[in-house]
Amino acid sequence: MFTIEDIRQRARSLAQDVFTPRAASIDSAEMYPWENCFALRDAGFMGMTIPKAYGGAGAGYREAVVLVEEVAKACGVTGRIAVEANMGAIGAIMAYGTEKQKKLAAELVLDGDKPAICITEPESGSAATEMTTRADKVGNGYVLNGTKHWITGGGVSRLHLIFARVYEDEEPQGIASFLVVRGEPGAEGLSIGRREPTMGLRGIPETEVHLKDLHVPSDMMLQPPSGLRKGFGDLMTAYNGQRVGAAAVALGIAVGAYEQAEDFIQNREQFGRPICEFQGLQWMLADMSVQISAARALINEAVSGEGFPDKTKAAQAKLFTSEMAVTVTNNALQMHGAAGYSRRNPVERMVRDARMFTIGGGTAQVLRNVIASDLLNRKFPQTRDGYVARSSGKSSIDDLRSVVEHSPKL
Ligand SMILES: CC(C)(COP(=O)(O)OP(=O)(O)OC[C@H]1O[C@@H](n2cnc3c(N)ncnc32)[C@H](O)[C@@H]1OP(=O)(O)O)[C@@H](O)C(=O)NCCC(=O)NCCSC(=O)CCS(=O)O
Ligand SMILES: Cc1cc2nc3c(=O)[nH]c(=O)nc-3n(C[C@H](O)[C@H](O)[C@H](O)COP(=O)(O)OP(=O)(O)OC[C@H]3O[C@@H](n4cnc5c(N)ncnc54)[C@H](O)[C@@H]3O)c2cc1C
Repeated sequence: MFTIEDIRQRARSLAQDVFTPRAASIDSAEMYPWENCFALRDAGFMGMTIPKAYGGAGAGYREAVVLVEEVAKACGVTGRIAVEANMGAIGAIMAYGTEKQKKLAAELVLDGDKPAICITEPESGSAATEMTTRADKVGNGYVLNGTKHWITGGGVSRLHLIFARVYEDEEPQGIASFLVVRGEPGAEGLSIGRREPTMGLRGIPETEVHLKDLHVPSDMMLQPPSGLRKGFGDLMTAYNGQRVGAAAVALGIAVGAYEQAEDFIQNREQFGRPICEFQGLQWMLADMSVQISAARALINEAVSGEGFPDKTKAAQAKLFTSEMAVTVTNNALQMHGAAGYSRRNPVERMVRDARMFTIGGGTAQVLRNVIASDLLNRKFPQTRDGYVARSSGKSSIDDLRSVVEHSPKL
């Protein structure tokens, strides 16, 4: 049964009984929590959003964010796994994929694999449209070359959805994505590079992914419904699901820290009285609860429609929740005094884990750009010569690139 209340209760029990006791050691050992993946799988939470026809539960993003919040309250790393197993790459494949692609992806995720989404490159983070990883059409397939960076799950994920700029006879066609299963015969061109030693969320590797003459058959290209020239937009439309998922992880971490703080101030005594009797802390707690409720409302609004979340609503939810989580976790630490600064205390980990969400999945600044562009109903190209290209009337990214290349420099 997959009603929202049922998911909340089952996820809460799983998180309290299984994930909470493991969270500190996952952080300190910096080890991928396979056991938690299998526990999510056995509970039907890996691939819960996959349609029933492919073996999933056919749940929507409304259900997914409830799962993610409950899991992330206990363990941010496992919360992120719940996101990538239900949103992001798997969402894009289930919406745009062929029968063969959907079956392949569903089988892997339902078996416990958290897919990796490969967009960012060393020289293209916020400016994702400037990616240089290329996919050259050769015979009945594509040859991929390039380097991806900050790939969550590098070295543990099997299914990869790799974004690349497609070329046919050296002519740019647009940005598409490709399904590649690490470790399968034919995927030798995909290798895992350096792992980043991260501040928080240490149980998931963040790595480089190298693509060296990686051959991908044509039937493993995910066809964007609006065509290759608008392919990036379609992929980002699907990615809005994961943006909201990231917000739900940040929300869960904030709630986890809030609960620790509330409990602590009821019990800690100073000046002969419980410290919750001090108004300074009462008001902090009140503000934290308001911010948490506001973030949850934005997330629920973003997932209230059918299909992928709206671009602006997703950006609003992720922006507000990520900044809220940084504030709330820091306030929770403050309310603990020195006890909060100890690595024995989960709040210390929660502060580090929360910090990521104003960066990964679109930085707070970039999300403000996205929201402002929608509010003002204008395009605000971020490149110096972007306005030249826009005024040419061209629209696709590669058309714009060619205009820019042939324009005098400003
Ligand atoms: C989109 C950006 C990369 C800005 O790039 P540009 O200024 O070059 O591009 P735009 O003209 O704004 O957009 C091109 C095209 O795509 C459409 N688009 C853009 N964003 C969205 C969206 N969110 N939803 C739907 N469509 C979108 C846009 O309308 C244009 O379409 P047309 O050509 O007009 O038809 C930049 O804003 C950006 O988002 N940068 C952040 C990159 C990012 O989020 N990377 C995430 C990597 S994965 C990750 O971090 C995982 C962490 S996690 O925990 O989830
Ligand atoms: C833990 C973690 C996990 C991640 N997982 C993945 C993943 O699985 N897959 C993946 O593809 N990527 C992943 N990323 C990468 C993430 O999407 C990028 O870090 C993010 O998009 C920002 O890119 P950047 O780090 O290169 O920063 P930059 O783009 O170099 O930005 C540096 C600073 O400049 C600001 N800035 C840049 N452009 C503008 C602008 N136009 N207006 C205003 N300010 C601007 C930014 O806000 C930021 O403050 C992950 C990142 C982290 C930290």
